Amino acid sequence: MTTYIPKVYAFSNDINHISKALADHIIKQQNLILFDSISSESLYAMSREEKEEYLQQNKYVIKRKNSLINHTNDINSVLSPTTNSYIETLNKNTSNTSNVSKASILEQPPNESNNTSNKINKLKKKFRVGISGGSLLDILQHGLLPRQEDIFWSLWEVFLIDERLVPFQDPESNYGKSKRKLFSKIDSSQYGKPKVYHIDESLIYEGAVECAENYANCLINKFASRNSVKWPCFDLILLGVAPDGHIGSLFPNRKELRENSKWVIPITDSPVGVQQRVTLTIPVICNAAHISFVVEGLMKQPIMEKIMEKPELGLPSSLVNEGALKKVSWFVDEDAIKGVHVIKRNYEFDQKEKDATAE
Ligand SMILES: O=C1O[C@H](COP(=O)(O)O)[C@@H](O)[C@H](O)[C@H]1O
Repeated sequence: MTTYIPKVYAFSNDINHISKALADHIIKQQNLILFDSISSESLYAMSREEKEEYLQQNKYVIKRKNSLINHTNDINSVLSPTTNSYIETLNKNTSNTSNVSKASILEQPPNESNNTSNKINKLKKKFRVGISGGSLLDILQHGLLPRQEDIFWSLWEVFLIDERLVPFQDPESNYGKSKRKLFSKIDSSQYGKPKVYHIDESLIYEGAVECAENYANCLINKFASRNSVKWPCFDLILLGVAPDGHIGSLFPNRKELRENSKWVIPITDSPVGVQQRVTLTIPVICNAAHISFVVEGLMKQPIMEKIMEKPELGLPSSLVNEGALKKVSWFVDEDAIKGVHVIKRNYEFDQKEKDATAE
């Protein structure tokens, strides 16, 4: 057992506060992936149109790079004239532009074809997020919908972390709720549409084993079609914690917590609610680049006390705290951590949000 203390951001009990911070955190992670060669200062100075132009030019480079492989290593001949002028303009207009270079857009001369598919894959940027169901979806609705100007939905691939085997229109369905609360409310004509992956509804009467196998194949297609990888790597995973301590559909003190080869597993005898479920496993969660737990309400205080003060109990979220260490952060409200011995941090907003709050 490690002695690493999890990062806990605490907020007042007003849902708007935790939602706003979580949305800011998600957008920061999105920007790290989509605009990895642009400093946050430069990004802050760019309009949405300029960001879209940058993203489109990245795509253009992918196509050209693909077709020019083994023919040339002249970066200028691979970049479009508009890409060149765009970077020049950016270099003139922003103070910290050393990060935005042709080399960072085209990462390697194309004739260095060792592991080429890897590089192409890397340039095809998508922001891959795993979300659980439950109360998290209310927070996402509150936080993300007002921030759509900063979100590039069409580059998001969202995967449900777990699902209960009920039709999607059933109030118990996690995908159904995510659609009602969030995805159907996106202004897609202006901001694009995410691709959302979930279990195959037509298989729910076949049972959890079939659904899990099918969903695992869906993940393998997305994460491992070009290279074989042991575990998928999400850019961000967002999880709620139930009062009994379950995360996704991984319940405390059960053998499923020790699963160490499968990406997706069936649950056929859930101790609460819908019995048949499908869930991602602990190693998949721990392999994400960032994992954030979101917990609010007095009802969750007893479980938060156990998670934070008794990691030796091996609750599912404690296994993630331990397995993913610094990659984990907690977004909690005051009620959920009332009297819990934990170091509370203030969340540091991105510049844009800071300015908006100051106005
Ligand atoms: O059963 C489930 O519960 C957890 C926790 O839900 P919450 O409403 O207490 O936050 C949820 O994260 C999971 O996706 C769901 O299937």
